[in-house]
Amino acid sequence: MGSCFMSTGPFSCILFDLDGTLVDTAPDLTGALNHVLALNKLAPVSVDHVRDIVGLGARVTIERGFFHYGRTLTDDALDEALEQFLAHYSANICDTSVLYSGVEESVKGFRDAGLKLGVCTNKTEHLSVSLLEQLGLAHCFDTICGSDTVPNRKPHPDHIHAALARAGGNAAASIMIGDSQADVDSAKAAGLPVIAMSYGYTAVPAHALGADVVLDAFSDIPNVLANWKR
Ligand SMILES: O=C(O)COP(=O)(O)O
Ligand SMILES: [Mg+2]
Repeated sequence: MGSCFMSTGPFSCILFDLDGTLVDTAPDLTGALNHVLALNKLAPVSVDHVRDIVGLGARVTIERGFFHYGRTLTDDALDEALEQFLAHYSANICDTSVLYSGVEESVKGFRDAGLKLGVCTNKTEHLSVSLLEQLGLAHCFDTICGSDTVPNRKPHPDHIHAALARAGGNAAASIMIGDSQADVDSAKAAGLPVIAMSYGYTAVPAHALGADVVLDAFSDIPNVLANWKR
């Protein structure tokens, strides 16, 4: 039964990106990437650099991390680096990662209001579930749809369609909230409006992503949804 305390305008389902939108994962991702770089005798990269190269999944992040040093890995070397990365990351996934300010209250409020909620992330499904469980928020989502949950990940619209289907949402009454070009492009291609969070991970300014709305604070989302004009 939905509560009457929160209006969410025309929306009955919200999809959220994970890294850089719900959770500040960049420091733990940086730890895992620097572990792999060190195994390859390369110097660590900064968290700020990692914030620019996250968004298309761990494999692309690693590829970009090596590219920073002018190194291009063969497919086999990249497979091995990905294994090293995932071993380190899965053991340290919630060392410093935290929910962004306002996320817990807002997501629980949406849940209490009876909305369908889904996570649509380019992090793999089991890591996404593990992270959100450790942060105490996994139970709030009807689905946690990772990069390996579907054949075509973001920026492909299939990822959005799959997350909607799994959440029990319908495209005409749904919205995507993310932080990267992949989020904006996949949502638009799937016909969903999209909000970009300006604090997230993107190499270009959030205003240049082409989102319908750009917000600085997660706690602003409920008001923006309640007053949404189509
Ligand atoms: O793992 C990544 O590269 C990005 O994950 P996200 O889709 O949750 O931002
Ligand atoms: Mg993201």
